[in-house]
Amino acid sequence: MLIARNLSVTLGAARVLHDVDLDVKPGQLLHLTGGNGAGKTTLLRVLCGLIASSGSVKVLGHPPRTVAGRASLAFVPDEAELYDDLTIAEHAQFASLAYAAPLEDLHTALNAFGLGHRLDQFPAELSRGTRQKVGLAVALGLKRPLTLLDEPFGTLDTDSRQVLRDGLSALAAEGRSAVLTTHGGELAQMKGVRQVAVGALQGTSR
Ligand SMILES: Nc1ncnc2c1ncn2[C@@H]1O[C@H](COP(=O)(O)OP(=O)(O)OP(=O)(O)O)[C@@H](O)[C@H]1O
Repeated sequence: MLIARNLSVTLGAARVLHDVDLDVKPGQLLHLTGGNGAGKTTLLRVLCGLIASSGSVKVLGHPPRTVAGRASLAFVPDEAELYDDLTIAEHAQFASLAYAAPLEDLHTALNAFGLGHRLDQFPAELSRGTRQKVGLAVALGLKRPLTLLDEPFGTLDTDSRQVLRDGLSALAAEGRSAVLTTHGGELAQMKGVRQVAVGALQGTSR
């Protein structure tokens, strides 16, 4: 599903990633761990093509900065990026059109997060956690082969955390994969989660 080789990134004066290799198989949920500043966010952003890196990343054989690569993945940062002038319903419509994904799947994901009665609201009218749920619902509803989530549990209440775990399990059961970060134990009880420390992926540590 995902094959990354020899990824190295320097940001400012900091060598953040050094010779990182990573493989994610179809149906695998990968929990990326590491302390503050370990490089988790940087690695996710390299995997989805937002940060340039040496080495190579292939999602289903495609580099992430290609049309085919972009079509194969979804990424939600730790604060979901929503469009100020689109309602929740319009976010679903836009994502459905942009990714040729069934609108019904997006609404199913929004309903799972309890957002079905808020479809006419704009991001500015939503709490931080609710905005995050919109971003996560859209990403899960798109059902891309690979879903990348940075600290997705951070602002979620208890029920929503379970909705997210259920959504991830459903993706994995259909052979899709996810890579996500969290500092908490939200994934501890989940079956089939592979845990990897960013530090253990670095060239000198392998
Ligand atoms: N734009 C930047 N310029 C310089 N250094 C940066 C930049 N962005 C990140 N860094 C540095 O890269 C390192 C890794 O940051 P990153 O955000 O990937 O860590 P993280 O593991 O996600 O941390 P956290 O758990 O705190 O979110 C840190 O030392 C950080 O200071």
